[in-house]
Amino acid sequence: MSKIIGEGTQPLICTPLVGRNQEIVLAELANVLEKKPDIIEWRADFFEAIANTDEVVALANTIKEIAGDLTIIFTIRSIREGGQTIPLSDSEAMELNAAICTNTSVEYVDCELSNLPEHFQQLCKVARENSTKIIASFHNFNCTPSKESLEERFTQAEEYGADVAKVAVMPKTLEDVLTLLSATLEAKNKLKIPVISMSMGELGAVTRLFGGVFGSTVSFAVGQSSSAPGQVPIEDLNTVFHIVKKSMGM
Ligand SMILES: O=C1C[C@@](O)(C(=O)O)C[C@@H](O)[C@@H]1O
Repeated sequence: MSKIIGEGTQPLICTPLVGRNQEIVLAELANVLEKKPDIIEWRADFFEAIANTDEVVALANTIKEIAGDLTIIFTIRSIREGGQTIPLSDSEAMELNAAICTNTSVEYVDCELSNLPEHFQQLCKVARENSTKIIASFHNFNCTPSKESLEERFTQAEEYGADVAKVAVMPKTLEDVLTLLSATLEAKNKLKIPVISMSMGELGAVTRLFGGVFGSTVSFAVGQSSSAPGQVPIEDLNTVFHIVKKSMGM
């Protein structure tokens, strides 16, 4: 059975695939499977053939088939939120997300909150009809907005009808890291849907290791390649999660 985000006491470990073609993606997949993550995120914005819907759908199905019981997240990260430059407009990217919901058994599709609300809600509708879940995400690679602003992003995700709310921001100080953790705890207590959060970069790495204590349900870790600054190797996360479980019971 594939794991569901928000279930269980420990955060799930997700590792990204960032290959630019099928051969590289599948080689990465074979490599990361040995490290036994809970979730694989396919960052399709790195994929050169992203404009070819049939090719993307076929590769998503192959990843799912090879990954077996592992949960899959399909993500097109936009350039404005730290992703790659892609030859698709926002609405074309949404159509591709919808095609993934309709034509694959990928469990989760990531959708940025910065999309038009009507596009976001249309995708949620298609996702629901196909039993796919939507992760509503917000990223800021430059700074950490105020705690109130982060809380608004979490709340907005729930209001938009997403199944999971995710916030990733860049700290400049340790106070920023605390802001992210504090907003995460608040959201965990307030929201009905699970939350994922991280403070990026070296300063924020502590949130990838201990964010679960404050309510984050997934930690993104390096299997083969990193998809954002500050991600730690899966092996290190396993060690830390083991210690947290032993000492805190979670
Ligand atoms: O949203 C996220 C989180 C992330 O940016 C990180 O900081 O680990 C990595 C991305 O691949 C993923 O889609």
